[in-house]
Amino acid sequence: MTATITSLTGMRFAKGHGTGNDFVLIADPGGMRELASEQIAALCDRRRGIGGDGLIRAVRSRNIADGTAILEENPAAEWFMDYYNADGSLSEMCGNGVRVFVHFLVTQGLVALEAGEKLAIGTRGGIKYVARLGEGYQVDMGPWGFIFPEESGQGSDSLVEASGLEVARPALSITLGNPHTVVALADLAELATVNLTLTPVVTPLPLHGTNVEFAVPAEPLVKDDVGHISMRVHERGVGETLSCGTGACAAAAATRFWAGSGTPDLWAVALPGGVLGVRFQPGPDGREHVHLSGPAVMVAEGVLA
Ligand SMILES: N[C@@H](CCC[C@H](N)C(=O)O)C(=O)O
Repeated sequence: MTATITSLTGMRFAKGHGTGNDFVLIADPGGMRELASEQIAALCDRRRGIGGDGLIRAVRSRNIADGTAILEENPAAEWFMDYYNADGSLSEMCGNGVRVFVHFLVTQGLVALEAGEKLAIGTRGGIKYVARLGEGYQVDMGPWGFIFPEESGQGSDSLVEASGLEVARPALSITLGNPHTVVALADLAELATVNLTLTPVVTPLPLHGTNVEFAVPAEPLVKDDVGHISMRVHERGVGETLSCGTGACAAAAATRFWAGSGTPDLWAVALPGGVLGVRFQPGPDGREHVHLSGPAVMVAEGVLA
């Protein structure tokens, strides 16, 4: 381990993943263990650290700076998901991460959650409601929106250049609390040619950068009332990952928008790491909410040497 994590000797950690999107998890109920971005990057290093696409710190909402606002909105949102990308940068939200986060709280005995029950979780992207569902979890991600609302009516609002694609492609930028830019590709052969070891260039780039999804609508798009998409993702602050929950929601929202009326509410999004479910349904606030479902797996627990 590098010098930056020797300062964390004795700290307990866990490792978990959702469809191959993996995270280092730390329980810090009292909010005593704020990590520097160099320490987070060192912990997420796959050769010299534990390895992960991101790091999640579990803190009681009352012990974080903006905790009062969260608890005023919903006093039941006792836990806050403090999420960081592998390079140590902050993100507002992580769809796979919030399922793994709740599974971590449950397996650590920090919360009790029976099948069918839901838990309110504070995030930088607002309060999310996570329900335990069979083998996995379903998350009410709240409403999605366009990042460039004025331009989005044209069907695209930006251009994406990526290694392996000869010309820049039109794309649509969508927020799920965190930013996404979705590009539609023709088929799986084209999806395989995109080289995501290089960061795609997005113009105009959303203010805080963006995650980029390359999505292929299935042929036919709808089978048994379910829309089908395959996708790969380049995550802000990470690189290519095996899966991205908020990215799957953004890809489904963009594809549904492009396909127009008559498309289903339920979508299956196939990623290199597995399949995620995305459902669009009216929320308690009368707006259309996106629900993400998928597995959450704990793989290890340990103590930093
Ligand atoms: N993999 C996550 C998204 C993680 C954050 C992202 N890299 C960002 O910077 O916004 C997911 O499952 O949603």
